[in-house]
Amino acid sequence: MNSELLAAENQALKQQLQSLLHEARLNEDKMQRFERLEHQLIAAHSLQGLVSLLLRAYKQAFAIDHVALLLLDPAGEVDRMLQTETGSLDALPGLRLYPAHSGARLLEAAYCGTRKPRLGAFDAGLHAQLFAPAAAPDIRSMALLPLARHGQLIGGLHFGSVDAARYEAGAGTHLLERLANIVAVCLESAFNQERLKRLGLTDTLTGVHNRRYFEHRCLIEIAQARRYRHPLACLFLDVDKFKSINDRFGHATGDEVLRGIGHLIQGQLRAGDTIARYGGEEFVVLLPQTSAEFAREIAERIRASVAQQRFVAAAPLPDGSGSETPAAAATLSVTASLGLAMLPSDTAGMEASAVAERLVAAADQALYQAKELGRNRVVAADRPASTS
Ligand SMILES: Nc1nc2c(ncn2[C@@H]2O[C@H](COP(=O)(O)OP(=O)(O)OP(=O)(O)O)[C@@H](O)[C@H]2O)c(=O)[nH]1
Repeated sequence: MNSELLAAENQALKQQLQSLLHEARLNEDKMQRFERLEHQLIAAHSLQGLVSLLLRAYKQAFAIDHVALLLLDPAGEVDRMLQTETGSLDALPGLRLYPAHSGARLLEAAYCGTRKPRLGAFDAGLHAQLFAPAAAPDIRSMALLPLARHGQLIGGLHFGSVDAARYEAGAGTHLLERLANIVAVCLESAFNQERLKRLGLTDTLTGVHNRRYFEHRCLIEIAQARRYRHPLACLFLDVDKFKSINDRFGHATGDEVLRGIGHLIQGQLRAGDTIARYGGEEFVVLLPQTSAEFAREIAERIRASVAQQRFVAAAPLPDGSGSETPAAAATLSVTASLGLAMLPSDTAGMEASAVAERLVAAADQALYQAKELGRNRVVAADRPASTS
């Protein structure tokens, strides 16, 4: 072999070595990015934080064209958790919740019954539903990661690429499998965290939110209303002469009435409204993006629905006749008084907590007037909650 040939071979070997080193560096870099994101996933503080991390951070860190997260949600629980946190699922494009068994069937078919990641060509006829409708026309190859806990599918994380060669069938899936396992564990843990949070923020008697939740939500709603200059209405409702209901029909009936009233109020509200039991026989409602006139209308509807409702006493009343036949179940009606206050517009520079205090105090004061004026009525604070 002459020296020229040797030099050329050496040069080729050097280039090979360079490209191997380059690949190793890329892999190392990829590994580091992967591990950084893994740590972020594990550290996510909320379900919403975790979902947006999956949808946004992965997309960015690995330059993935389309990321979709599908979660099976047969009881609508995940939907409620995310609505409570974010107000709307629109804030999480790329997330789809499947309320019915059809979701499980769709995913099982896409994964061909396995729980291993599947890489390969994208076929619009088979896979379009696994991504957002707007993404499907662009996708040429995809990686489908089944998410399962204890062998049960909980959803899927799907990556789509405009490059047909990015996710080739038969390519290694070790990292993706590891990612799917971590995501599934993080999701399950986030669901449990949310369940625990909800337990701490729900009134156990009526099932509506409790005062703690209201106080937290009120600050969020005030911040939103100030930022976007939307009106925000606050209603306070107190059951009239509730003590006499307890006295006449018993505490269990009183409890039933409170549950029923919580339900009636909820029936008059929209998805973004907040209802909470403030304490005792008092409920509070927040109506974002609602004018004073409309808030009054809603308050009036709530008042009327309570007054029209017939509640059944928990136990038949003694009929005093001495007869052996049980007395018919007693029904009773109750009324409620409501106070309404609007968020003032001139709160610049004030702490949200101070604004919340004023708003609540104004609604409570209006409620007091409704009681003074004879109960079973709605009174609006004559001007927005004063900031002085
Ligand atoms: N059954 C039941 N009663 C409750 C609960 N929490 C508070 N109460 C009762 O609610 C009653 C509230 O009575 P008051 O504050 O005197 O007012 P009221 O009788 O509703 O009269 P007005 O508000 O002036 O119309 C008290 O008797 C409390 O014991 C509860 O969780 N269950």
